[in-house]
Amino acid sequence: MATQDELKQQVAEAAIAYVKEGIIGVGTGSTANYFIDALAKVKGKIDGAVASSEATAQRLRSHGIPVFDLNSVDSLEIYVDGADEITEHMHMLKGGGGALTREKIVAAVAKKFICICDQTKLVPVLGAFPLPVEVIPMAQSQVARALVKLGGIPKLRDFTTDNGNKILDVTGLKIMDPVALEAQINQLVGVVTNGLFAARPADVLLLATQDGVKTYQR
Ligand SMILES: O=C(CO)[C@H](O)[C@H](O)COP(=O)(O)O
Repeated sequence: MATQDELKQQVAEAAIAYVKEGIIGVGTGSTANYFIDALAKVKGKIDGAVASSEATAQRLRSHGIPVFDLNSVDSLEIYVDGADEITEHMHMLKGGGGALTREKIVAAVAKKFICICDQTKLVPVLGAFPLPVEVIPMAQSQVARALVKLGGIPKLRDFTTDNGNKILDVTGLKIMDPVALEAQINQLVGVVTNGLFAARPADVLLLATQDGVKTYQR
């Protein structure tokens, strides 16, 4: 039986089939790291990558893959990233690694979001994993109070994002309508973004299972 890490590696390698040419968007986390390592083997096919975090940029550079500033790029054919949870509707909950804002920005520019996950990430309803909310530091208490009013239990993460902000990890939310909740939380003054990726769901899910990598299309 494959371990979770082996499944992450298998699905990351399967995503290489979607890498054609040009510049691609690359996510953050352990599954994305396996993807970067696999990408290194075919780096001659692409011009380079846009990174969703400093950690990802560093790993790409360590493999000799050029890293581009998103502002110098009009569009990306694909964005490849993991998720903390994903549903069959391709709605995702992300940000366990704290890179949610840059991930959402890079994903927004990509024509195709390819989500790479092991089988533990596919869930019927989002929300067992705490929802990360990136906040401007001076607003962290007022945003926390507003999240309590929405039924959540926010906990300040001991972490500073690449953007110099803080993260509130929120449990207890009933995520019945991920698109509506994503917008509602983003409306709170002081919120930079939240880890619901529902307004812009994944286009392809590659899911590593004990029976091989399964492909789901939206
Ligand atoms: O959103 C993320 C980082 O901000 C990651 O995609 C998510 O946390 C999944 O991580 P991993 O691949 O390590 O399980």
